[in-house]
Amino acid sequence: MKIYNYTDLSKSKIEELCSRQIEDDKLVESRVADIIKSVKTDGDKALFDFAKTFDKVELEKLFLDGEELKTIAATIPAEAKKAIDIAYENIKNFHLSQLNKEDKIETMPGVVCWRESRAIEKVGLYIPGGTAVLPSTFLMLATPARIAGCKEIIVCSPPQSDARLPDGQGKTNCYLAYCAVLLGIEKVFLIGGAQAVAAMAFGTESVPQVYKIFGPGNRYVTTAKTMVQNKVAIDMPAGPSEVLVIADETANPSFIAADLLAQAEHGTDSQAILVSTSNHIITETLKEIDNQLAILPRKDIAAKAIANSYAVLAKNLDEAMQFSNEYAPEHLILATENFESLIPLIINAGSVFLGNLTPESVGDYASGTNHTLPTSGFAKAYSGVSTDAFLKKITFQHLSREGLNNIGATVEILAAAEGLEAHKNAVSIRLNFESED
Ligand SMILES: NC(=O)c1ccc[n+]([C@@H]2O[C@H](COP(=O)([O-])OP(=O)(O)OC[C@H]3O[C@@H](n4cnc5c(N)ncnc54)[C@H](O)[C@@H]3O)[C@@H](O)[C@H]2O)c1
Ligand SMILES: N[C@H](CO)Cc1c[nH]c[nH+]1
Ligand SMILES: [Zn+2]
Repeated sequence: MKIYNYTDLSKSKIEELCSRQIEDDKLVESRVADIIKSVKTDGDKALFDFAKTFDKVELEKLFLDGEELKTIAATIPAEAKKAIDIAYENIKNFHLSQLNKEDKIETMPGVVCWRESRAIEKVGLYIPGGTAVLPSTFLMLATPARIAGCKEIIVCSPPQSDARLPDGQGKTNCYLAYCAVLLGIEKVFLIGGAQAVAAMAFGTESVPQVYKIFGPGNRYVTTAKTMVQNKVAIDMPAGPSEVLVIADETANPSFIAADLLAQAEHGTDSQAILVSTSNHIITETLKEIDNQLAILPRKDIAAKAIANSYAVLAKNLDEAMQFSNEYAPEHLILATENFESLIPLIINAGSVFLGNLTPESVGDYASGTNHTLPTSGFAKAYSGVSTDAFLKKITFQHLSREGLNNIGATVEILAAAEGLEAHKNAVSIRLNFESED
């Protein structure tokens, strides 16, 4: 892992470090464009073919139905079932707390405005399943979708080869199947990658077209989501995982190393960044990373991600926060004694973990916050998934005669200023109308 001195970093070098430029996006973009085109042209046939090409799975059918999901879910170990139930309760309670009734506002006497929420009727949820199947993402997406009241919830997740599944599980794992049963999802499409995004964006013979696609994924998934935005809404670019740890001299190097490795093990293109005011903490953390890496089952993946990552030595916590805000991490961990004082300085981050006892893993699975979060710097403009993301806010206004008399001239003048006479007339005609009553 390279170590940089913040004071030595030029503006362009900081921009380069924050760009996360790891692999050639052009190659991914051209491949994804071809995949989208094939799905649009060949529909289901393309989905069967891509399952074979990319997932090495020969599918008889593109989905698992409710009965099949129940059968697979029944094989879940009791302890895992209980853990999913607990995580679900926390996620549900936190996302329920986001629902808020809004009051009507009388902007001027006789002019009343308000907003009402309506659920997006058809949503598509993508559950990653390449290097790891993520049933936790199922909870993160389907729970707010249910709370919002979405009528049609389409779920896609890559088919799993039998090699990856204990006996008797067909094409997905019991944890994901149990989440489907828990959330009342009666069909899971066994489709992954860019092709899943294309299928939900354009529809195929089997996959219904949706109005908004949610969910994290690798570069193929995220590039595809970005590419179909002229056809369907998306939640945000939620690509390869990132964590940035800000550590002062009170931090524990073994905790920091564990947090960096937790995100590094997601994929070779994960980012695990350490920004510290203490050179000693950086040195000790790097030693700890080596110790912990050695015993990780996914050490090859994590090692590559660590090699693509870096540490920054900052003169003080202000410099550390400046770098973090420029990087705009998906996950920000404040491993500092006085983290409260840093909270107001946070401008750009997806989700924040405070203090030495709050590992990022708790947000990944069960604290209640949503782990579908903006990456690649998009935390500068996007929030993570929330219940609101599944709702549309429709605005309403009503004028009484008093309201029309109060606001009419203002609107006539503005319409005239824009040379839009018909706009002006729509008000004048009402102002001049003498009703019989
Ligand atoms: N930002 C977030 O909120 C968030 C949350 C969870 C996970 N993640 C990230 O999601 C990603 C999950 O990635 P994953 O790969 O494990 O699963 P994935 O489901 O995102 O992607 C797997 C699919 O990619 C396709 N694919 C694989 N290689 C391909 C190739 N060469 N060309 C075309 N398509 C190909 C296959 O169809 C496969 O089914 C990780 O990077 C993880 O860090 C992000
Ligand atoms: N850290 C991931 C988001 O980048 C979420 C996750 C799911 N399972 C484990 N981790
Ligand atoms: Zn994670």
